[in-house]
Amino acid sequence: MAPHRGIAAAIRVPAQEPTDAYRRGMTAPQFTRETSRRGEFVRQPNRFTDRITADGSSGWPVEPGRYRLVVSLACPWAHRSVIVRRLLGLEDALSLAVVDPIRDERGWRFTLDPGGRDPVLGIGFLADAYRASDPSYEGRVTVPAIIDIRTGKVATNDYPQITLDLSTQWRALHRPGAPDLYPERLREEIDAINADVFGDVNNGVYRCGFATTQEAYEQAYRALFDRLDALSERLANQRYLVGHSITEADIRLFTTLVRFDAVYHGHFKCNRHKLTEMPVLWAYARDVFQTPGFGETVDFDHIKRHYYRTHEQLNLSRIVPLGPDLSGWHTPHGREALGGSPFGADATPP
Ligand SMILES: N[C@@H](CCC(=O)N[C@@H](CS)C(=O)NCC(=O)O)C(=O)O
Repeated sequence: MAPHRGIAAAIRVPAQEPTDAYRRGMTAPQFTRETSRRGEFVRQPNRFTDRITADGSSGWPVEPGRYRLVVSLACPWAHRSVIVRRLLGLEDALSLAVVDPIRDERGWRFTLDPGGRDPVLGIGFLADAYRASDPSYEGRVTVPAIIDIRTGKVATNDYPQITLDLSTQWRALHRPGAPDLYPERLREEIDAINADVFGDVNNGVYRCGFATTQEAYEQAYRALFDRLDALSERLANQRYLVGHSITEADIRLFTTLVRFDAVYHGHFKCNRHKLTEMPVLWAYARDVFQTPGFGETVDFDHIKRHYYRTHEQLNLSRIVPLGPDLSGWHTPHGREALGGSPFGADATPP
C-alpha cells in the first residue's frame, strides 16, 4: 500500500494561536486552526487520500463487503456518497454506518447503535478508526470516511474522490441499469463546474458561517450569491448542470441547496435570499429532491440538530429552530418541460 503522507505535510494549518485579528476583537473562531489571520475559514486538507481501486494497485482493492462507509446524515460532504451509493445500487457491496448528529468532545459517536458501538466495526467513536490509522493525527475527525472492516483503518476520507471512485472504480458492482454519473465525455465540464461550486457554494456557505471578520464574511457572501445567480442563469434553460441527465455536478450542488433554508440561511448568515426565493434554483432543487435516490436520503432532523447544536460559537443557546416549513419540497416543479431525463435513456431509477 502507498505509505500515508506525513501528517505535517498533509495538514497545513494557517494559525494555531489567537490571531492578530482575534486580539483586535475579532469573534472567537469555531475552528481556530482553520482560521486565517484575516478571519477567513480555511478548510483543513483531507488526511487519508488513498484510493480504493478496481485493480487494487493502491493497496485498497474494490471488494464487496470489505469496507464500511461512515457518514453523518447532517453532513453535505458525506451526503454525496450516500446518494451515489444508492443511485449505483452499491448498498450490498458497501455497508453504511450513520453517526449521531451531535458530536461530543470526542467527536462523532455511534450512539444511535445498540450499546453505543457500530455493530460491524465495534467502535464507539469514529476517532478510534482515525487513531488506528494514524495515532499522531490532530486534525478534525471527519465524515465521510471509508473504513477497512478487517483492520479497522481508514482507507480514505477524501470525499471528492470517494464519489468519483464509486462511479468509476466500483463499476463491476453497480446494479443493472445504474446511471453513469461521471461520463467520460463530460468530465472536463463537470470538473470545472464542481470547482466553482465547491469554492463559492459548497465551501462558500462555511466560509460565510465561520468567518470571524466582517470583511471575510462579506467576501464569502458576495462570492456565494454571485455564483448562485450564475447557476440560476445556467439552469433557467437546461434541466441539469451538465448534459441532459443527472451527473456528479448536480449531486454536489444539491447537497448544499437542500440544507440552504434549514441551516445556511440563518445559522451561516447566507441570507440575501432563501432558496425558496430563488425561483430557478428552488424548482431545480425540488426536481432533484423528487428524483428517486435523493429525497429519501435527506434527514432534516439530523441536519438541523447537528448544525444548531454543535457550533457553539455560532449558536450559544443551542436552540434548534422549528422552521422552516418543509412541505414545499413536495410541490410540482415543472422542469420536465426543459427536456432531459434524470438518468438518461439507458439507465433506470434505483
Ligand atoms: N474532510 C473534510 C470535509 C468533511 C467535513 O468537514 N465533515 C464535517 C461534517 S460536515 C465533519 O466531519 N466535521 C467534524 C468536526 O468538525 O469535528 C474536512 O476535513 O474538512
